Amino acid sequence: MVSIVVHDLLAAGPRLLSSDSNTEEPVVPWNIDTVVSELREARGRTKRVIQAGNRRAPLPSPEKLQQAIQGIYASLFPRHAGAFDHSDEGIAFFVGNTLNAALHILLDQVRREHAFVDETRASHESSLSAEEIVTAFSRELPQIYELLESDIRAAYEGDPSAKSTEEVLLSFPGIKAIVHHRVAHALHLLGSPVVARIIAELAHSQTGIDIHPGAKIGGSFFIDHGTGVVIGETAVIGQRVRIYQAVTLGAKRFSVDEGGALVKGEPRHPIVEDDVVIYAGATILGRITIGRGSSIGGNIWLTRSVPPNSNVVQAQARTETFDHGSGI
Ligand SMILES: CC(=O)OC[C@H](N)C(=O)O
Repeated sequence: MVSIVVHDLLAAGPRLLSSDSNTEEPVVPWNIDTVVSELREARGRTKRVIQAGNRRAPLPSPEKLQQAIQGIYASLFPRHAGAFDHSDEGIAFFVGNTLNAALHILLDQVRREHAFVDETRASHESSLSAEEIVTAFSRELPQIYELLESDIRAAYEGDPSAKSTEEVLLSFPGIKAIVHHRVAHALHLLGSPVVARIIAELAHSQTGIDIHPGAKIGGSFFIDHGTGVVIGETAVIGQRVRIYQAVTLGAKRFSVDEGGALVKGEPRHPIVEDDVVIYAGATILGRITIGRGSSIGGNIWLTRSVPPNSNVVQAQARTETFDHGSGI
């Protein structure tokens, strides 16, 4: 291993140095052996649930799950995903091939999750095998498709800027987020919560919309714009709910057990009943209920339940002078 002093490295600029111009072997300025051994020591110093050396099975892969979700999307919406033969046979052929490939990837990822859970000796949330989970998931696809069709209609009917349902499906971030969510939620319930969480995070990173796979969301759901939306694990959302960017359906406090450890999975996020609209930036916290038909205004901070048909609005803004910074 060649070691190079820092001033040599700086003098070289962005080029990698070669200590011997006759040799073809690429020379790197860092000392990889040192970094590898220091990283190993750092891993040894940290307290981990899994001891180094115990882990054998490969972990679930976000890249593979991205491929799986693309295949699932293509199977649900073949025309939008590039199927070129639109005859019944052509679509069936496209869907069969695409879905089969996607389900195989998914199966491998669910197996990886189960192997990883077994290694950590945590209890499985589900008694189903990976094969049973993916098979059951495949049978839920028609129902997921119908829910997504209702979401696409809700976006088209709820947004004057939407000129067609094709535009909605191909370009709206709220639709991308709910496609991922409905797939992730099914896998979460069937017993693959880590795979589900990775799928949710793929949508989060692509859209800025963070929906935990545990959240229960009814049909005709529309998130407009979406950036900064957060929907927590135990949130329950009814039918025909519309929300705007930067809305949070979050927890207010975390319970702890006698040992001071956080209690996991406790209901702690809001219940939003049917036909509610929540405008941009509203923060709704705790296991409270927003009654059906309510409107929650922008930037509201809400930690108490409101009855059906409430209109919750912010205190009125006042005018101020901005001379010499006053009022800021
Ligand atoms: C959305 C939210 O409340 O996040 C806080 C924490 N992650 C939880 O699940 O409670």
